[in-house]
Amino acid sequence: MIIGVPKEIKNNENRVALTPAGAKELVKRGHTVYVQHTAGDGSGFLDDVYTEAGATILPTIEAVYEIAEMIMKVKEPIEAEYTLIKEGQLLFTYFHFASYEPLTKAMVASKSVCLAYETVERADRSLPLLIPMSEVAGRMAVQKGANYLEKPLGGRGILLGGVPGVLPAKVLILGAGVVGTQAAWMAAGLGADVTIMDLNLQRLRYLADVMPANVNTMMSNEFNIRKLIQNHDLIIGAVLIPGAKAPHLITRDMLKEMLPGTVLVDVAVDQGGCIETCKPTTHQDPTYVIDEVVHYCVANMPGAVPYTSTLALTNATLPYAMQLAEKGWKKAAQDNPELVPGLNIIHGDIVYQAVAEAFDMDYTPVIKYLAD
Ligand SMILES: NC(=O)C1=CN([C@@H]2O[C@H](COP(=O)(O)OP(=O)(O)OC[C@H]3O[C@@H](n4cnc5c(N)ncnc54)[C@H](O)[C@@H]3O)[C@@H](O)[C@H]2O)C=CC1
Ligand SMILES: CC(=O)C(=O)O
Ligand SMILES: [Mg+2]
Repeated sequence: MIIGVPKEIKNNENRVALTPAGAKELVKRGHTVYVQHTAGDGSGFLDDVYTEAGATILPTIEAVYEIAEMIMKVKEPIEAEYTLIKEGQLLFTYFHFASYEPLTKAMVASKSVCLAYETVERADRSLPLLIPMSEVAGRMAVQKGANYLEKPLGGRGILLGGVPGVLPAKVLILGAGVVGTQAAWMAAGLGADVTIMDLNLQRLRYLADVMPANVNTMMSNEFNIRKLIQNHDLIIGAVLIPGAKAPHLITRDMLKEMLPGTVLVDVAVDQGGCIETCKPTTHQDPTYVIDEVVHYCVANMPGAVPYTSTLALTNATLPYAMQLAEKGWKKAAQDNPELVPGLNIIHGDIVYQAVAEAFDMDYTPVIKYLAD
């Protein structure tokens, strides 16, 4: 198969979808890999290293889209890329369709095949291509939150771990999945007083067993959230309903109940955000303030730590990319059920129900494309 790796063009997105090591594995199996000039620079992988691995460097993004049967990316295509996508081309990347209707409509119109990292799913319901970036973002959420709690950055001016004789900050985490758990470890390690909420009691039981004593668990419901937001300094949004728009657990009216200088980090922003007042921001301009509450809503948090993130992401994606390159998307999905829920849009049909529902668009069961 001919594989193309364009340079990411989202703001401060320094990750790349394939490392030279990954390119070498694909080339060894007889595939052809084209990488856009400087695509790996941000992650520390220079053109020469890709060339040594057997890939070919192309000068422009247009050239990569023109030649490739499968495009491997990190973030969703942005508007400038929409017209480069070809009918029948396989796009293997994060899409987060439910949060952005124009992208969904553009990909339907492109008649490409959109296989979304974030909805590839194992039999145990885990999301193997989301996990590594959720691990990064969960850890970063606490670093960022601690930073924005500083007074000059708009926060309350409270140190996360306190000091002897002064109480630590209170951290509330909504969602006890991968992001939430990683955030809880980091916040607890820094000495904060942490509460983590989820709807899944089994998950809370597990965390209560393994977390340190400064992490408490609590059932997620509106009553409990309204109570805790009144005295928590850092609130991290980390809920997910796979493929769907995130539910708004913190509504506009709740902001006035919070302490001035409270910091909200809505990691779930890529699925629309679980805080009503959340709108996507960039690493260049990451925060804004409403009702004296600081909002941090960067949709590509891992893009700021590309050394860690590119390696973590490609460790997870490469085995699936190999299957897609070897067999094509249809046979690969027929052979590996984990890939089936990754299929979101095929040749103009939305084949992932939650995406169709998000925009009241037509849904086509994916079986239409997988039956022989
Ligand atoms: N902004 C960024 O750069 C990044 C964002 N993310 C996003 O972070 C979000 C969370 O991802 P993961 O932790 O991997 O998902 P996950 O599936 O591991 O965890 C989500 C948790 O939310 C819980 N949940 C669902 N509804 C809830 C409710 N009403 N109240 C409380 N908990 C609820 C689920 O039970 C589950 O435990 C996703 O939207 C993901 O795309 C992930 C990586 C980077
Ligand atoms: C998951 C995601 O959106 C990211 O890593 O940017
Ligand atoms: Mg207030």
